Amino acid sequence: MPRWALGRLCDLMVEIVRIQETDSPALRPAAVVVLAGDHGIASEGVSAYPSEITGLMVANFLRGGAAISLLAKQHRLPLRVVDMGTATAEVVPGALSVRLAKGTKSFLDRQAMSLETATEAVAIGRQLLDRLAIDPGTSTLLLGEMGIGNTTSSAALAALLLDRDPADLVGRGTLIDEATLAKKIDVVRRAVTLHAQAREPLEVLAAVGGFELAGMVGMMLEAAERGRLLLLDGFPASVAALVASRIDPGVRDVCIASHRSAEPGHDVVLEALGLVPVVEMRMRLGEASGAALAWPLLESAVMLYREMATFDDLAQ
Ligand SMILES: O=C(O)c1ccc[n+]([C@@H]2O[C@H](COP(=O)([O-])O)[C@@H](O)[C@H]2O)c1
Ligand SMILES: Cc1cc2nc[nH]c2cc1C
Repeated sequence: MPRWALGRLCDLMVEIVRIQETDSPALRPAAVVVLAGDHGIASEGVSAYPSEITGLMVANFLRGGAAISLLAKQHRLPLRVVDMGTATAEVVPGALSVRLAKGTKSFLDRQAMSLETATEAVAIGRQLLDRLAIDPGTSTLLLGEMGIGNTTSSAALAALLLDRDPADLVGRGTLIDEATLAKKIDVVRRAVTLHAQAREPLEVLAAVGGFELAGMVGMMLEAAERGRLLLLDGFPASVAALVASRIDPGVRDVCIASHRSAEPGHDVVLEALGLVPVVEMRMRLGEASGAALAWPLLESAVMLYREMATFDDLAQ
C-alpha cells in the first residue's frame, strides 16, 4: 500500500506488535472483564441513578441483557464479571464475588476506604487473571467497570493525581442535570481539599477511589507484568490505568484506549497517559462497551498486518 495508507490502523498494527513483541501478533484468546463496586459518595446525590442499580446490572450482565453481554456475544468473547464490593444483598450466580464491603464510604466525611483495604483490593485484582479461569494464553483483556457514583470518584482521583481543576474533569456521568453537575463539581472540589495530603497512588486510591477501580489497578499491574494487551474502556477505566501507571509506568505501555467517552475528564486523562482513542462514539456507558465496540477494528489491524501482500510478495 502507499505509505501509512491505512492511517490509524497502521498505528494500531505498530502498537500491537510492540506490546506483543512479535511479528505475528494475535489478539485471541481474549476476554472481557467487568469489575463492579458501589460508592458511598453516591449518597451525595451526584448520579442520576441509585446504588441499587450496580447490583442489578451485575445480574443483567450475566443474564445476557446488557450492552456488554450482547457485544461480547457478537464477537465471541468470554465475559467475566467480578463483584469487588457492591451494595447488593445477594451474591449473583456466575459472578466472582470478592466483596471487600457493601460499597465504599463517602469520601466527603473520611477516606473512601482504609489504606489496608485499598492495598487488599489491588492485591485481589492482581489475582483475578488466575481466579477468573481466563485462558492462561490470553493475549488481550477488554477492561470495563460498573459502579453508580464512580465518575465522581474517578474525577476526584484524576484531580488529585494530575493537579487539575475538578471543573475540567467532572461530567454528566449517567446524565445528571445542570444543577446536579454544579453540585458534583463542588463535591469533587471539597474532596480534593479534604484529601490534599494524599500523594502516593495507593493513598489517593484509599482517599477517593472505589473497590472496582482498585481491583482494575491490580489487574492492570499483573497484566502488564505478563505482557498482556489491555484494551481500556471509558473514563473510570482510564483513571484506573493512570493510577496503575503511577505505580508501574510499564502499565501505560500495554494499554490501548478503545474510545473517547463523552466525559470531559476522559480526554484529559488519555492525554496525560499519551493515549489516542481508536473511536469516538460519544458513548458514556461503561461496562467495557467501548472496548468491545473497538475490538473489530483491532482484529482488522492484526489480520491486515499478518496477511496483506507487500511489493516484495508481488515481485515473486
Ligand atoms: O465509561 C465512561 O466513560 C462512563 C461515563 C459515564 C458513566 N459511566 C457508567 O455509569 C456509571 C457511573 O456514572 P455516575 O453518574 O453514577 O457516576 C458507572 O456504572 C459507569 O460504568 C461510564
Ligand atoms: C442502567 C445502567 C447501566 C450501566 N452500565 C454501566 N453503568 C451503568 C449505569 C446505569 C444506570
